[in-house]
Amino acid sequence: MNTILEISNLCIYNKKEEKNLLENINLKITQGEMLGIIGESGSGKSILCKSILDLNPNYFKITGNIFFDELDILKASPKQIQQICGKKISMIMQDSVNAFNPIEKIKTQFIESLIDKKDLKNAKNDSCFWLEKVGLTDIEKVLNSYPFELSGGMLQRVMIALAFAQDSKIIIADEPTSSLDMINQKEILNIFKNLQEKEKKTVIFVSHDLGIISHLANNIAVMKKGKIVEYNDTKSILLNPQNEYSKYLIEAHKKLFNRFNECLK
Ligand SMILES: Nc1ncnc2c1ncn2[C@@H]1O[C@H](COP(=O)(O)OP(=O)(O)OP(=O)(O)O)[C@@H](O)[C@H]1O
Repeated sequence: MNTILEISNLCIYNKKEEKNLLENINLKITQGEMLGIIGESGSGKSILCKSILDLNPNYFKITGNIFFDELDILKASPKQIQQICGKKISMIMQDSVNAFNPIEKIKTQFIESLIDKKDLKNAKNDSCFWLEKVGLTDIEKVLNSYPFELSGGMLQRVMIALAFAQDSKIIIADEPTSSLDMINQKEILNIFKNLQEKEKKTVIFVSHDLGIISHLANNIAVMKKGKIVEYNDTKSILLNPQNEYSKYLIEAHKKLFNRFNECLK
């Protein structure tokens, strides 16, 4: 299997607070893999994802290597990063509200980020296709809205649709469904599952929810306090966890699930 992204010895140090945020992260992601990243709040999942597109603040000292298509992202120029961002690697952020330009209509932002790859007609068609696919209705109205005219859940779905429409080599999804209701969450998780199984899309999927991660991921990295404490294929982690924190996560999930089943009896 081809390695598409390789992270080695990645460390992040916050110079302002003189604090290590990530320590010695090593990950190898192959073409068509869905990597699930799980871990407690503040364990470093988001800054790890952001470092792949060099989106962290400049008061972070970042060392190590992140290789994508033979380019070391940590040594790349802003222009090289710009050529990758949204074109070869798409990112769905946790906080979609801040990811959109507040003074541009959704339509403009969609078309602008697709037009490098597709002609105008295809860009428009793809926008409509994916906006519908993520469960939005009245697509014309959505496209003609400014970000502040849409709810948080709608904006999140717009961002997910944009990442799918960009048709990039890797999608990084940082808790993409956390602001969505159950029905929309399920629809979107099904799209991720289909993209991975049928189109062999490479995805890095971050979630707090072990149920979601185990449903989607081929491999799982468990994070705690800025470190990867366990990294293995999904089956091995679920059936034979080695790390105490992984064991705790699995037990906690089982308890919740048992309680849910009890209630249904
Ligand atoms: N811009 C920033 N400036 C300073 N510290 C930051 C910044 N972003 C994140 N951190 C710190 O880095 C650590 C990891 O944060 P991160 O957001 O990656 O955690 P996370 O695992 O994604 O948490 P959550 O699940 O709650 O989203 C935390 O201690 C956080 O306070």
